[in-house]
Amino acid sequence: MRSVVVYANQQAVADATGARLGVALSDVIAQRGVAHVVLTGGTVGIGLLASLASSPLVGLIDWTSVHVWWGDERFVGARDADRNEGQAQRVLLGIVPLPEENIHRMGSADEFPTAESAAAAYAAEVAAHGTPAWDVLLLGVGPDGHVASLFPGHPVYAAADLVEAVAVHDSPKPPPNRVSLSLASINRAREVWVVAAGEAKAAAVSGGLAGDKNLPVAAVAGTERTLWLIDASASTEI
Ligand SMILES: O=C1O[C@H](COP(=O)(O)O)[C@@H](O)[C@H](O)[C@H]1O
Repeated sequence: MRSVVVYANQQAVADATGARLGVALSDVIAQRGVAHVVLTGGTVGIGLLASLASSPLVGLIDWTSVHVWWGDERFVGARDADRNEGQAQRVLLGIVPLPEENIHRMGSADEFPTAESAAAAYAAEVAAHGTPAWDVLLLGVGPDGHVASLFPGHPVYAAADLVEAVAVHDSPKPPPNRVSLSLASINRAREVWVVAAGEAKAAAVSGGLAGDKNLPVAAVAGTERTLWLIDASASTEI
């Protein structure tokens, strides 16, 4: 099932999605005992975590039952400001009582010689946890229609279907070296939530919803539900 929800502006998308995530995590834990959430970087992706951190909902979640994963990561030094995990750590993960062993970071350039070795290690980490069907998987969208670090026309996007995680080089958006979940891994999620705000995302949103095969964002779907959580500016071309 696919639904599109349009909010007034970027902050409203972040606030509503942060609250939605808090409720979803509590529900999943009540139903299944453990929740696997996949985070995204980007403006809305980090904004919604900050919003959840300042919501009363944050205190209702049993964080010891939450496992946190990433859809993609920039393959740079561990302390680089570009790291998606560092940004998430600052706004939410470092504030809530989340056990360190439940935080599944993609490897940095300080720990691994190549993005390939970091991707292989991440695939092994996913396998070691039973290759979970992600309960909620968040995805930002680039103006070019990329999701995670799967970019339109990039050779890795076309080839990345049979593995869990891939190394990406020559990313059109800096930094050039990245690690990403594959489309197959993304589409194992029970719920995929695509978040986008701003006029720059309008073409990617309309192309994605129309099923433009050139756009990675058009190829993502949850097995139970796909939610597009966007603001009015990003919805102008639908
Ligand atoms: O590089 C990335 O970009 C996308 C979208 O970011 P945004 O700032 O345009 O919202 C993000 O989803 C991805 O995780 C990140 O690595």
